[in-house]
Amino acid sequence: MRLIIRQDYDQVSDYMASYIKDRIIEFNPTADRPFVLGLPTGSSPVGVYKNLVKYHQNGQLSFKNVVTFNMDEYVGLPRDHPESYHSFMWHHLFKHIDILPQNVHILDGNANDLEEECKKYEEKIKSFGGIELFLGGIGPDGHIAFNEPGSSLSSRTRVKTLAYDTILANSRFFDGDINKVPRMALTVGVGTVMDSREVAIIITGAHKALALAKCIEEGVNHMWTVSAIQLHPKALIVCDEDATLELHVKTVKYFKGIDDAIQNIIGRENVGLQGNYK
Ligand SMILES: N[C@@H]1[C@@H](O)[C@H](O)[C@@H](COP(=O)(O)O)O[C@@H]1O
Repeated sequence: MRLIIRQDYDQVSDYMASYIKDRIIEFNPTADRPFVLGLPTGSSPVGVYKNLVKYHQNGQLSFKNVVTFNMDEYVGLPRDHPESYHSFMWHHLFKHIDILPQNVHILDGNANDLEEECKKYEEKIKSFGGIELFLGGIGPDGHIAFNEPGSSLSSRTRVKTLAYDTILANSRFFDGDINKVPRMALTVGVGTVMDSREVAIIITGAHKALALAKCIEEGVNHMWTVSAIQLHPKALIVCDEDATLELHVKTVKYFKGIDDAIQNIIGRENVGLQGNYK
């Protein structure tokens, strides 16, 4: 696993967006062999999406042959509700790029049969040969997608009841009113994320410092579901300085040392190539 530490949210976003751009370009996707990208919502990826939109607008990146699968969606929230993850994704990314609408996949939290919807989602991912790169954020309790503490680390896409902490954290999007936050969501499982060929996680802010420490300095633990990435052969975390507050100095120095060494080998401008270094 690699940990990349950058000064702040903007630098984290620049790094991650550039990394994803280079990954897509290197892959050289075609209609028959699309790049399959897993995507999150939340405040963590907003800066990344802004950069991806810029890359597209200045002609550096096309999404014509990119297929996306979003991580999760609330249950029972109308699709056009401003806080649905459908609305979020179209607002922040999809409407600004050349992705084909049929290549966008987001779970339907209003499906008549939610379990069937989850099953179909897993099948759809398989039909594309799996996910090439899953981008993610985490909750302050270390959850990935909506895999709340205690979720099985081999879980698949399913219906989840949200933890109180998550309802509280997400109430900021619902006028600060916890009663307006949906109680359930559909989410890909930890196993679904871990099956992707690469996992890239954004962690920023002091409120996520404990989760980062649990994720990389302690063992794999279902109470901090993102810690499952320790078992992934190709995992990347990009965090800001604030998120490192609970890490040992030794850990920070170790990862910064590796980052410096790689930068010296390949040159600062080729961040994307770093995907070849673990
Ligand atoms: N289901 C989402 C997660 O996928 C996301 O990572 C988390 C953190 O959100 P933020 O990036 O706003 O801190 O929020 C929600 O719980």
